[in-house]
Amino acid sequence: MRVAFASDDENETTRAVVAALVEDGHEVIRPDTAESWPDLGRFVGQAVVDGRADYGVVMCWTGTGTAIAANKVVGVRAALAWDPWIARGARLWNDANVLAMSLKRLAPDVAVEVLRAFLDVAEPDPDEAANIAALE
Ligand SMILES: O=C(CO)[C@H](O)[C@H](O)COP(=O)(O)O
Repeated sequence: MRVAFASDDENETTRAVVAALVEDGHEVIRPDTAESWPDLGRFVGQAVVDGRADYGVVMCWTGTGTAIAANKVVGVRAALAWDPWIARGARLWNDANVLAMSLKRLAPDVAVEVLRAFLDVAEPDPDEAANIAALE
């Protein structure tokens, strides 16, 4: 899949997430320049809404700022997740199209588990279709 990725800082956790995306065969779409977390969140959200990416992943210290910024793009459903169950639920019950994670609070192996749990859900639960449509 094509996954847009942006983070406003780099550490072992962000490097592990990008490495897992590449290892799993995804095309990683990244901004050309380092920007502020609001711009990075919008970049990823816009890439998803424009159809240049299938999903987005945003990271910042907390994950919250980039999630808020991505969610400002109409059509984005960004979810902040910190464990695989939350990430899977975000796809399954909310059809989230952008995953947000904290680069400060998630260990590299946990962030990769969260990422894979998110991307592993191909389709949302059809029982949630009306609720998801009501978000627009
Ligand atoms: O978590 C964040 C936003 O939610 C940022 O990563 C954190 O606030 C640091 O940002 P800056 O480097 O612009 O001070």
